[in-house]
Amino acid sequence: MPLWKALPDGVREVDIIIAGGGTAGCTLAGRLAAADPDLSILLIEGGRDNYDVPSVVHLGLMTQNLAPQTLTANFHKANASKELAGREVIVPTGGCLGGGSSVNLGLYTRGQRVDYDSWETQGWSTKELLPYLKKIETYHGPGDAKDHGFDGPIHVSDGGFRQKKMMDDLIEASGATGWPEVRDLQNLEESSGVQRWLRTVTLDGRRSTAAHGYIHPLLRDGNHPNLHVLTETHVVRVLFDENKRAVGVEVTPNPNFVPALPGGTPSKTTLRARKLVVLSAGALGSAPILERSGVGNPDILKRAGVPLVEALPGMGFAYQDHPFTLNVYKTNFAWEETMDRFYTGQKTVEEALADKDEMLKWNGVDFGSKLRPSEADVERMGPEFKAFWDKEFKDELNRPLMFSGTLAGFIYSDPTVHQPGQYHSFANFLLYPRSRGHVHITGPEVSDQLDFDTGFLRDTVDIPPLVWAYKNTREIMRRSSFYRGEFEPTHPVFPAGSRAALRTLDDKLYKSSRSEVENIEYTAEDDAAIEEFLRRTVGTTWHSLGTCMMAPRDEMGVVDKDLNVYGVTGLKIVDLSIPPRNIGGNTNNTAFMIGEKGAGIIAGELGLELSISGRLI
Ligand SMILES: Cc1cc2nc3c(=O)[nH]c(=O)nc-3n(C[C@H](O)[C@H](O)[C@H](O)COP(=O)(O)OP(=O)(O)OC[C@H]3O[C@@H](n4cnc5c(N)ncnc54)[C@H](O)[C@@H]3O)c2cc1C
Repeated sequence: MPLWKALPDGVREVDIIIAGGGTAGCTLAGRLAAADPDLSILLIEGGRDNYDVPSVVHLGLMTQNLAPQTLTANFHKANASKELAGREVIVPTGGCLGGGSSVNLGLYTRGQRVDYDSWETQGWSTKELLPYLKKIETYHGPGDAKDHGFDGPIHVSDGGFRQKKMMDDLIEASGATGWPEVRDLQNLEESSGVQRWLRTVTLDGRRSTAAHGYIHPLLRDGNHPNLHVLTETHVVRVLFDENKRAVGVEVTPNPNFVPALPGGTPSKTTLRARKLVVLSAGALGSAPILERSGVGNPDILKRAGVPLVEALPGMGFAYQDHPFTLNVYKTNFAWEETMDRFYTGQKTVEEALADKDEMLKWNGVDFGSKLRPSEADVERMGPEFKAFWDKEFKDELNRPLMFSGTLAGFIYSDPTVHQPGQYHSFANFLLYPRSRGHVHITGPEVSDQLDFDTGFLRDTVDIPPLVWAYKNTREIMRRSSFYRGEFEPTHPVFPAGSRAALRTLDDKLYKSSRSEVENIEYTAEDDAAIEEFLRRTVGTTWHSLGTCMMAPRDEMGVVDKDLNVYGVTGLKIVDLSIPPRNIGGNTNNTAFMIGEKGAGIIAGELGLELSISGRLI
């Protein structure tokens, strides 16, 4: 089984090296290795194997991947930001085989038709990408068969577990607020409504990661000695020959996995690629590798002490994510009805596994939505936002503004504020923020701190929609029959006497009929309190993208339509670094699609036939 932690001599030179074994990297490596058993592929992943890691295979344990001591995620500390009350936001990304697909919340969310069309790149229209979107999945959800795939490596289902009572209740509550249920919000066309959300899990509730779908079957079937996976190893930089052709990479052991034994500093090794080097290290990984290799903005490289190979000013520029905000509500749920036993550590992993706890199959997210505001709501959001709306959204009915969804429990970073009880959290993230950040190196080594700026809330046009989302989701929650008030530490501090004041309700005070609930009226001071809360709390949706844009070179582009890095040869980028514009949903599906499309492009260049079927082997 060619999964290595240290490479034997025979595989120090291969046909294709792929740097980064995350969602897109695994997809690409699996497809190419399966297409031609004579094509040798080396996939290099900085983190560990993911095959039987409990927090990976059981979605219910997902928050464990975000604990600081975990070895399944990478944590990127952003610069302190005055727009975020001086905070240094931490942005985690996947840090083991499978990347984000191994550690994420598992929400199955596709982009919108308008998204890929808006990239305005030949070969990347939604119509041309639909076959790749279908190849990814074995879909077990509702909707029209023409929109989905049924034989791909990644399973999409409800995993055999839902909290139906809670989900039905929220769907009725959102209906009473004016948001209808849509059967399939993931058909690329629907853009406003709520859905019984699906996840990337098998029917029996095991997480369907990119590695479990595209890599492990090949490593285990005995027919693919051409696929090599090197884990626990960092790619430092790409090596070029005198003609600026990528000929290999320099790697070094990931210090998190090096035992403290006698010996010197771990060495750097050169691995060679005969045909191609591909970077798939994600939006916070690929741009730094390229800058360490001498490709990027000359001033930034000079400051970092890296000799210039090719000037590309767009490198690391235009970082995007989806700014995320969350509010926790009190409920009258019983202990066994929420995820709080996992979220707050009341039940150990060992106990959950020994009990075969059904909630291990769950991510707590049964209710989600993509929402467009009414014109009256847009007016209320002020002239600056209205001008943005009129330009980008008004006539583009396919473009939603906000994702809103619930998590069945207490999701909050500060455990000390927790009080006994059962909770429910409402999350909102803005789908097309106008703010941009950046990521750059400050030195030549992987260990050098990144200059990372999320850009969150820098552009004031991003504030009114998040204020709107807070009010909107509070109204939905107030109409659910389990709502018993707001959990204060996770809500704005409204001025004394405000009609928007937070409340705690006991069963007697709760109004049993949804129609009795009247919308809260917010004053300008209340809106200011919500904005202050946003600046104190907004963080990442873990959807980093856009740092190596697929765009014309003179428009800050880094790769062309075939994912070639401008100005050098033999080097492509295949991951979420390349989207030039954001997408209307969670990003993992788009990363899979980029992996599939990248495989199609490379196979075409190598003269290989890729089947249109999703079957891997
Ligand atoms: C906590 C979390 C929750 C999320 N929830 C969802 C969700 O519910 N639904 C959804 O659709 N999306 C979700 N996402 C986002 C989604 O998982 C990512 O957008 C997606 O994984 C990005 O794919 P990628 O291939 O571009 O990069 P990644 O999947 O991040 O893969 C990059 C890989 O490269 C490796 N790497 C980086 N640098 C190096 C180096 N120098 N050398 C070697 N290896 C390196 C990393 O370890 C990583 O494994 C979530 C992400 C996270 C982190």
